[in-house]
Amino acid sequence: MDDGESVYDTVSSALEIGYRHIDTASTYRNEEGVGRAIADSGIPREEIFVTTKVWNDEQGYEETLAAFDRSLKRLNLDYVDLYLVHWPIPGMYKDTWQALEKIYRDKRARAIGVSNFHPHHSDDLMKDVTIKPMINQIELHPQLSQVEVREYCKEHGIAVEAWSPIGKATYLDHPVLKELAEKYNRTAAQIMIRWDYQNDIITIPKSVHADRQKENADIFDFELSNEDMEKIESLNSGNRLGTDPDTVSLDSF
Ligand SMILES: NC(=O)C1=CN([C@@H]2O[C@H](COP(=O)(O)OP(=O)(O)OC[C@H]3O[C@@H](n4cnc5c(N)ncnc54)[C@H](OP(=O)(O)O)[C@@H]3O)[C@@H](O)[C@H]2O)C=CC1
Ligand SMILES: O=C(O)C(=O)[C@@H](O)[C@H](O)C(=O)CO
Repeated sequence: MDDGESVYDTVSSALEIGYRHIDTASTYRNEEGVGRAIADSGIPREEIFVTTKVWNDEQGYEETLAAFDRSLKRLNLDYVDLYLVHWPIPGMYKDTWQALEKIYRDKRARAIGVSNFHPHHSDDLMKDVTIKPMINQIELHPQLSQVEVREYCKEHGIAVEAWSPIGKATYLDHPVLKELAEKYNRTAAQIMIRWDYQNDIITIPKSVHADRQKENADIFDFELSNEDMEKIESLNSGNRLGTDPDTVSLDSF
């Protein structure tokens, strides 16, 4: 979603509904609108959790420090809550990480992490770090349940965050999700988001519609049984909707 009124209105409505975590990125070109919506919301800064990310062509030590300054300026903030390396660009993510460590030590990011890192990327990165990644934001939804990355992160004390948590709404009519939606008197989107919540996965569903924003946040008053959690887990088919991190290079996207 580009900058301008659409992102301003979307973030304003989410904040009004009760959302307190906003996920943006330098490459989304909407940090200014996000910042304006936060400023105009009247909500104390410390109650809102803002994530942004360094884009691929901004990676490298000095480049990342400069990119972070630009992001903060666009957001009109003096710190972010979480700063992420957006993709593991070969040959660059280690220098990038050194910049994130500095930003963290300078208290300009309250937490630092990675995105789209397979376990082998994290292993490689962690050979040379002082501060290890606190979070890994990955594509994760019932058809791409990312068992291996989740196990790796658990073992290393890294929180897991799901992007495209409702599979970009491409399989809301899946029979198993429909059956569970009927059983719990919820929607398929709510079933998927609740599945994340019960798995301790941080989740960031996106909608530009206030009614869907409300729907997606309304998942705290029901509980999926263990059997149904497993039923959802069994939908894993490796259906990747985005790019495989192993194929990404500086020229991707
Ligand atoms: N780190 C990374 O590399 C990536 C991070 N992300 C982050 O993850 C966020 C979410 O991922 P995204 O790819 O948008 O996918 P989502 O799984 O959140 O799906 C978003 C899509 O679902 C629709 N939708 C949302 N809620 C409902 C609902 N209740 N019923 C029906 N349709 C619904 C939205 O349409 P509408 O808006 O019209 O309601 C939109 O088309 C992004 O906004 C971004 O911040 C995303 C991709 C990569
Ligand atoms: O949305 C993201 O966070 C991504 O990393 C990609 O979807 C990326 O922005 C892209 O596909 C650009 O064309």
